[in-house]
Amino acid sequence: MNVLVCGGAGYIGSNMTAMLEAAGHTPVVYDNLSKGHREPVKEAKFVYGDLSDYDCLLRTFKNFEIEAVMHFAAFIEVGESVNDPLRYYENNFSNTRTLLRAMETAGIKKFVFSSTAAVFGTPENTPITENESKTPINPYGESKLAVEKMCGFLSQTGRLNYAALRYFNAAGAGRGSTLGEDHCPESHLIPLIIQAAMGKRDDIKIFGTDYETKDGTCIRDYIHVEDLCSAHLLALNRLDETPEQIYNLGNGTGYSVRQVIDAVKRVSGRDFRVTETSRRPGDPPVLTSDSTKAREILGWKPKTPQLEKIVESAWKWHTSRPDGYKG
Ligand SMILES: NC(=O)c1ccc[n+]([C@@H]2O[C@H](COP(=O)([O-])OP(=O)(O)OC[C@H]3O[C@@H](n4cnc5c(N)ncnc54)[C@H](O)[C@@H]3O)[C@@H](O)[C@H]2O)c1
Ligand SMILES: O=c1ccn([C@@H]2O[C@H](COP(=O)(O)OP(=O)(O)O[C@H]3O[C@H](CO)[C@H](O)[C@H](O)[C@H]3O)[C@@H](O)[C@H]2O)c(=O)[nH]1
Repeated sequence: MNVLVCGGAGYIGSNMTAMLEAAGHTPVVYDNLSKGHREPVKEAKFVYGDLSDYDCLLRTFKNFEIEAVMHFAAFIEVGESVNDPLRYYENNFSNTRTLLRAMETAGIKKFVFSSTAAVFGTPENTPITENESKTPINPYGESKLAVEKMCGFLSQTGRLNYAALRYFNAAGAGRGSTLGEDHCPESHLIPLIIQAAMGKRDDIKIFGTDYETKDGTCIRDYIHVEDLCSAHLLALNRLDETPEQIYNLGNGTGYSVRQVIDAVKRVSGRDFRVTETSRRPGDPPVLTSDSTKAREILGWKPKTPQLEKIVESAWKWHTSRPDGYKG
């Protein structure tokens, strides 16, 4: 299949591009490089374009005979979304509406969308099933939920077959640890701890030690980036028979911030300063996924569920490219 990968130059999209190629598909990366990098997808077909550019999208669909779209392009900073909600509604919601309109015009029905655990806000029950109530607590989560709903309504018209995949905490590096995380600014826990272990920052700050969890720090469900990508392939293959698919994607095991720090210490063999600070606004205490649905319906089975292995792949990536893709 010829698959347009919107946001394909980013962290998860570049891993998806590599996996699509390996599976015999033809990915076409569509990215404005506002956050992503050309290098990890330098071998792939590439269109430098913005999601808001309807004409460019239509031209791209035609030129590359696109049959399906995987959509990773978005802004991803929860804190930034609180300070500048419109930026998130514009890029994550309005620009996705433009993309869907262009797909509708071109008659392309297959769509796989990057959603997030942030649609659940602070859940009442964990692990979280797909049916948990959706009450996002920040504009980032709300912008993603709005897209999910838009897809739902569109699919009822018969003009869209879609999968919304709600990732929990994407982590690790793919393709033999050569495709890793290089966000600027970096806000994700594992790369920040690794930077502390590498001496690139003075310390790692724990945001909150007074949560009602086993050690007082937040608990998250870390999922290897390649395991996320494999779920996309499985969902893509089912779009003809199942026009509406929604899955939570995680390993189901929660690790506290302290446990992740300990894992990085073990994997790296290095010690570094850990500073306890106050809570980061908008952080739910526990987010873990019940991914039974993806396992049963898609036959999805994560290959790298162990936190230590996930951290190991990230450590290899960061130490082999200390300056990221620029280095
Ligand atoms: N990283 C995580 O833990 C996580 C968790 C849940 C959901 N997600 C979702 O997964 C997707 C990918 O996340 P990521 O970590 O790879 O982010 P990323 O920032 O590395 O990648 C996003 C890519 O989209 C591109 N982009 C952004 N706006 C664009 C626009 N208007 N036009 C064209 N290209 C544009 C950027 O240049 C970048 O290459 C996002 O939609 C994010 O919300 C990520
Ligand atoms: O320097 C840091 C950075 C993070 N944390 C803590 O580590 C945990 C994980 O934080 P991340 O920023 O790595 O990830 P989030 O769980 O906040 O966010 C992730 O999951 C969200 C869904 O809830 C969104 O999808 C988002 O894009 C994705 O990165 C949180 O408890 C956070 O408070 C720290 O203690 N110190």
